Amino acid sequence: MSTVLDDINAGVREDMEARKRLVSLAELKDLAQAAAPARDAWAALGGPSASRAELKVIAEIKRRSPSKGDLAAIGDPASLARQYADGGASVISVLTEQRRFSGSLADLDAVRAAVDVPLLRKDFTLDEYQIWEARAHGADLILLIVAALSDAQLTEFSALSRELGMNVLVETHTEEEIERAVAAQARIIGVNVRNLKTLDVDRSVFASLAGQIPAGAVVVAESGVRDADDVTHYAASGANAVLVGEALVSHSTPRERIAEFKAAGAAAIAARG
Ligand SMILES: O=C(O)c1ccccc1NCC(=O)[C@H](O)[C@H](O)COP(=O)(O)O
Repeated sequence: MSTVLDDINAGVREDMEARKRLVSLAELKDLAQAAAPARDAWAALGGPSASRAELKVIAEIKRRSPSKGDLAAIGDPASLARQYADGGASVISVLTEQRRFSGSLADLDAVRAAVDVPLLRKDFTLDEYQIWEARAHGADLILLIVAALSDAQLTEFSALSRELGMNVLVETHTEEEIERAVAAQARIIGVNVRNLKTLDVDRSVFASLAGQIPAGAVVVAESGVRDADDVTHYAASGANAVLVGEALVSHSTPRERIAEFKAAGAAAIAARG
């Protein structure tokens, strides 16, 4: 029986094949090579250990989702991105998947033109074409979901991203997936607490898995942040960063919300010593 992830990936492949007919890989490579150099998302997320006293926020631009349906209309993603940057987001995540999340590469272009912070192209990466595409459209970081990829793809896609100057957020859900991420030499590792089979969010999963991630990696808690208490929970359990979508796009003052999350996270990190 196919899973939600299988269904999403099938649509992603179809849409990508359509884009390939419009822009060849050779053309994309030229565009990527002409793009301004990638920003250092690893440093922005506190990669060097000296800057880990802060809780970093990856603020997501997300219109809809398979689990919740419509979240926010977001007519002007550039304006939302500026609010995120003003609030102190370290990275802005732009969901570019069209069918389930109503995102697009045009969103990525608009956000790139509006802010200077590193950008995550948040999509279901299945093919090197998407990595060249991410770079050509100004992304600095891409997402690789361990559950969707073979070990060979994880290694190959990570290497290509590095060659293009980008970093990789490697997303995991289980201890076995963390082992695979580590074997692929991931240094920014996310634990997504949204189960990709049921779409249920279980925040306790983060605390049970974060300790398996080796020291030195940036640990990102993904999904399920509703308020500052959730940020405190993730930071107290070992998160260096949180990736937040719904709680920001559905809030009237996302800038203040990010500042509040950062303060809660810094306090929890200080308390954990
Ligand atoms: O959000 C979903 O429903 C979803 C379903 C299937 C695959 C991925 C999905 N979301 C992608 C994400 O990882 C989240 O957008 C991200 O972690 C932010 O989550 P949240 O703060 O809970 O909106």
